[in-house]
Amino acid sequence: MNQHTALLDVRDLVVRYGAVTAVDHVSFTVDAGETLALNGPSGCGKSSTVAAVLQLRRPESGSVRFEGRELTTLSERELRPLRPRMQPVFQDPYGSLSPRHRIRDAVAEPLRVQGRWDAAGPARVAALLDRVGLDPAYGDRFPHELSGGQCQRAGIARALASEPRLLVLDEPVSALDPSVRAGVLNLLADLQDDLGLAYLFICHDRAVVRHFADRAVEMRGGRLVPA
Ligand SMILES: Nc1ncnc2c1ncn2[C@@H]1O[C@H](COP(=O)(O)OP(=O)(O)OP(=O)(O)O)[C@@H](O)[C@H]1O
Repeated sequence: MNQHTALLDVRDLVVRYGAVTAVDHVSFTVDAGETLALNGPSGCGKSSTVAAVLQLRRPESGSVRFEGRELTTLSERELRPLRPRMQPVFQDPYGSLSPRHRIRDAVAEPLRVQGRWDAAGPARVAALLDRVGLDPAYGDRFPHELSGGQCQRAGIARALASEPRLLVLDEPVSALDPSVRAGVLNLLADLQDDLGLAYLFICHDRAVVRHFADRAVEMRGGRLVPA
């Protein structure tokens, strides 16, 4: 008998917007500690897949099992304690941080919301900023006072504050200056080694996929095709 349980197991996922089928019976798995790349041209359904995996948009049908639990049948209330364990990092580094909050508060927010804020909170935030290669003094700044690469690092620190097991990386370096992309990808690789994180890595750049991913699947017109 096969005892293996994937961290994320997506089966026959279907996402529709009215008459448009954006994701058409897509199945894949991501194991603990591995990187699966989901690759494909614009409009093929990558973001819709991400939204359904994160249960930001409920799929039409299909199954999303995370840590052995079926997410599609859970209520919003039942999902709440599981959400910290699967964190998104989006393409637009400024979009994932509120422009009105200092970086320190953005990184602290998950700790506060999850009831984990205590006297050690400020040191925890400083350690998270340091871990992503940002001088903790940057905690005083607002997102617009950081470069795109620094802002993406801050977004990663915020995601790490939730102590996730899976990061859903939706084109995390595509909006960045080519000169800083490698630094952010190296950071993600280091974090994976240190923390055993799994990555679902959405990317349209085949060279990056080849370099960064353990496995890759390719999407066309809402379906998976051989990579
Ligand atoms: N909210 C929506 N309403 C209607 N159609 C949508 C909506 N979101 C996406 N679509 C359609 O679903 C299909 C898949 O879009 P999706 O954004 O998931 O693809 P993608 O591969 O992520 O593209 P991109 O890389 O450009 O973001 C496209 O045909 C798109 O036009």
